[in-house]
Amino acid sequence: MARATPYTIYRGTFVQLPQLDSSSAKPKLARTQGILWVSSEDGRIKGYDWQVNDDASFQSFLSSHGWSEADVTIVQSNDEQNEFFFPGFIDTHIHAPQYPNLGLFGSKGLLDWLNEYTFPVEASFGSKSDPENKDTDPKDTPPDGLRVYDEVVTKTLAHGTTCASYFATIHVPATNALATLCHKHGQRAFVGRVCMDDPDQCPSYYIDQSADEGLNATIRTIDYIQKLDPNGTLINPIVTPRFAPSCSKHSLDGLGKLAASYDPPLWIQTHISENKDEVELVQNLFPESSSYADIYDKAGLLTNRTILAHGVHLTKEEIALIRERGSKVSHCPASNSALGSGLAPVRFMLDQGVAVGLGTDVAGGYSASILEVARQASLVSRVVQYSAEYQELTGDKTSDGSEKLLVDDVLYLATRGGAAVVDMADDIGGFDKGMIWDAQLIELGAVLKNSSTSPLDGATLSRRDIETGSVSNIDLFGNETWQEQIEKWMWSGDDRNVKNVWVQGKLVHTRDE
Ligand SMILES: Nc1nc2[nH]cnc2c(=O)[nH]1
Ligand SMILES: [Zn+2]
Repeated sequence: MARATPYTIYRGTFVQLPQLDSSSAKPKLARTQGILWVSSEDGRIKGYDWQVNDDASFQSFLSSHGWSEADVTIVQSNDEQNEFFFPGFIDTHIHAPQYPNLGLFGSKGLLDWLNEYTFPVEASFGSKSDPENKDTDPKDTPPDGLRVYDEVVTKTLAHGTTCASYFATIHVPATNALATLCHKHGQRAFVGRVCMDDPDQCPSYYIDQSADEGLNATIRTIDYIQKLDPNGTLINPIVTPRFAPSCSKHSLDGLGKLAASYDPPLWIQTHISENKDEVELVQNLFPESSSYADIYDKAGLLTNRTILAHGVHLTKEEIALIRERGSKVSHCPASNSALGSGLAPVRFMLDQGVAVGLGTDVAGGYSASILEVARQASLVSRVVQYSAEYQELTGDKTSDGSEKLLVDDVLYLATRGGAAVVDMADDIGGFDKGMIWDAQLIELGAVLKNSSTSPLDGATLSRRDIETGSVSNIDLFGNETWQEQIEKWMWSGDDRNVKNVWVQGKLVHTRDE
């Protein structure tokens, strides 16, 4: 009888961004062809061999392990369709309950948008889940009303997002249901119950009854998530003060202490310095603090497991403080442009030693795709030099172009950068030995002549098509290097290119054919 192997062997083309020694170093795409094997037990990469790239060497590899093809699972990328394995994307900042508002950001900026669009949709998750606000059992099926959460998780997986850091709402049952759904669909996730208790800043219909009630409710979601996934293999709780303006000092202090009371300390996420009106409001609300970052620091919220979303208008001193504390920044360029928040100084932060990843910030951002955010990051970086604020921050009036984030840079932020931001740089974001197999199989497609078979707009041809002259406009497409193909994917790819997705070595998404 065939012996089932404890490994899945991935065979074909692999593209990734090798790990950099420092955040200011320049990433460079790397492509290898061969095999990589993953343990079915823990979903980790046990080894790879880039010499094994033909049938004969594959057969001798198998026999050297005492395996035959019949007793191993083989997943192969198809060269003729320009397929390759790529690390899964990491969305370091996304609001699951705002998903129904995708594309609605009005014209008046962050603070109005929160009141007009965001708080109403989030508040509705109170009635969508258990109306009695009872805690659910981890084994319970989420209530029907939480179809939105089901949709967010399946949609982000379909876009290749293998790991996401979610803001939920203030509601315990709905937050717990989001964690259950991530677990059920197999997406790696950090799930945070949003804390907001300042009655002067939060709407009366959507607010924690007190700082202590908010803390207790947060503890209930942490307990639930730690019961759901006791080892934190896939799902982890994350302490989530919404942002300084919506929290009392008592609440911020309590949440800092709460995160620190766990061993190891819990992850923390919040917003910082997204919008100029917000920064001014913070100065008025916390006159005793020297800066926005200082408020979080004094509350013990700036740790090496803290994700700070946006950071558009941070000062040099704040960036230095964030670096010193080892806190990370989630860059959300689609949202920053959509809400008119500004242009984040990403290259400057990287050069100062701050780890940066990408966030969709659904639904300040209009898309649940990290690939879309990657191109927005590149676009914003190409114009940031014209901003007086950037020039003042960097003292660099004549740009040398180094602030531009090119394809390799933004794909690094989408994978390795994100991994550092969620404090999992040794585990995810690449294909190093010992890392977890969180990956996607990308198909660029082969033919231009029949667009329905090419999931890449603008098409990428296989060399075979060119050689056989089977298309008429060879001059326009098809002579790309592999790097140029990746470039085309970054600029015009989408979920149609994502054929399969794995998390922790498990297949969690297959594209509908
Ligand atoms: N983009 C964004 N910024 C915020 N600041 C406080 N809350 C939010 C939110 O929901 N979205
Ligand atoms: Zn946000």
